[in-house]
Amino acid sequence: MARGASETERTAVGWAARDAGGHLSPFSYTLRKTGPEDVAIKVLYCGICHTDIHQAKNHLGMSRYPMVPGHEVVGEVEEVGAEVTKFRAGDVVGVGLIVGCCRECHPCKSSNEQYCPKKIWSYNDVYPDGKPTQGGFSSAMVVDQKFVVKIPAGMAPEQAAPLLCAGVTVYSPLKRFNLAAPGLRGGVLGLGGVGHMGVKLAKAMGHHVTVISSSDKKRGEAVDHLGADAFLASSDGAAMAAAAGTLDYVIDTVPAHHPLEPYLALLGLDGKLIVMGVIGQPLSFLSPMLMLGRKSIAGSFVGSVEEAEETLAFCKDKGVTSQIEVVKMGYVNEALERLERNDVRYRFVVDVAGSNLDGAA
Ligand SMILES: NC(=O)C1=CN([C@@H]2O[C@H](COP(=O)(O)OP(=O)(O)OC[C@H]3O[C@@H](n4cnc5c(N)ncnc54)[C@H](OP(=O)(O)O)[C@@H]3O)[C@@H](O)[C@H]2O)C=CC1
Ligand SMILES: O=C/C=C/c1ccc(O)c(O)c1
Ligand SMILES: [Zn+2]
Ligand SMILES: [Zn+2]
Repeated sequence: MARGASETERTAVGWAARDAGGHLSPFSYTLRKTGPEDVAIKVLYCGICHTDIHQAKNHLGMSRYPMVPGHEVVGEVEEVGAEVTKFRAGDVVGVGLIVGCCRECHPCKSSNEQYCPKKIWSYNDVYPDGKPTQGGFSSAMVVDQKFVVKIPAGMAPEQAAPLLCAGVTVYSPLKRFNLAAPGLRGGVLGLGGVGHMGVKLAKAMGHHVTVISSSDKKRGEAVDHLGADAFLASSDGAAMAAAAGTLDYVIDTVPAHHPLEPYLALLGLDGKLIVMGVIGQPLSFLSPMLMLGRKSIAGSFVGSVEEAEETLAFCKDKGVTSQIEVVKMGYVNEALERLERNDVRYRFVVDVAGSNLDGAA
């Protein structure tokens, strides 16, 4: 199909969680008709982010079911609405965590639409008409063109998927907090999906990168395969003490409650601890840990559409790729379990179009 909105709602088959057990199974639902500004997408690949576990398992107490997760979506355009100018049928495109915003508030007007108070999440949310949003572990999505990006020519679609959340999530704060200049000394706490993109992007920006990990297990991989310059096991008190005051920033990707002080101690003057993990319990620190060094703790939430485009272009230009394990949808529950027990190097990507979505592996 090409330009011109189809007159009918179409059926999509996704894999949905039905309750906080978080087990995904086939689920059919209707997509809205392709509106004038809409892009109808056949999903090719979708990355699995730890947020998908938080949401499917209701870690934040705000989950709605049935829920089709997935927000690192790469697909092929099947049809575009009459007003769509950026895309045409056959384009390979990406969609991330956000699929709607008000377009009128300060964040929206300043290309920070991910901070719009009326933003619409790609799943576990509702459109203004009350229809639930559903994510990328599905045969298809219909998305407003504003929230769709082009995948650069020559970039493998499965490689691109993790850039749409993990990649932009580290690119955005490095840029916004003026931490993109070469020569900086950065730390990445937690070497998972977001963390490994942190190492790769920071290295491509010319930083000296230290991985801070919960054990020694990933030392070899971090240094030999990902190109980290140094590695600290957070359990090694002597090594942590020796590194005190040496870093300009730490990107903290830990998805569970943890102390902040060991990582604040690694920062030098004006250092920034950028908290990325979604943690439903209060984190704490002693105020002198910030004051004695003029340090700050900041948060950051994915990135804007513009920043997603920049991340893709930056990765293409610098030859940055994600390190992924591609799986079929029939394996998605095992993949979620393995992700939860820290057993993936470093992102699962589901081959959605190559899977039998009706249930077989
Ligand atoms: N702010 C935002 O916009 C975004 C937030 N997120 C959030 O960031 C977090 C990380 O996501 P993602 O990278 O996909 O997750 P992963 O599970 O892929 O990686 C997290 C890493 O943190 C470490 N870790 C895991 N559990 C613990 C623990 N209990 N204590 C200490 N360290 C731990 C592990 O690294 P190691 O083995 O090195 O210790 C692990 O590989 C999640 O909470 C996710 O929801 C994700 C994307 C965007
Ligand atoms: O994967 C991206 C999502 C990040 C996220 C940040 C904050 C929050 O409350 C979430 O539910 C998810
Ligand atoms: Zn994510
Ligand atoms: Zn807005």
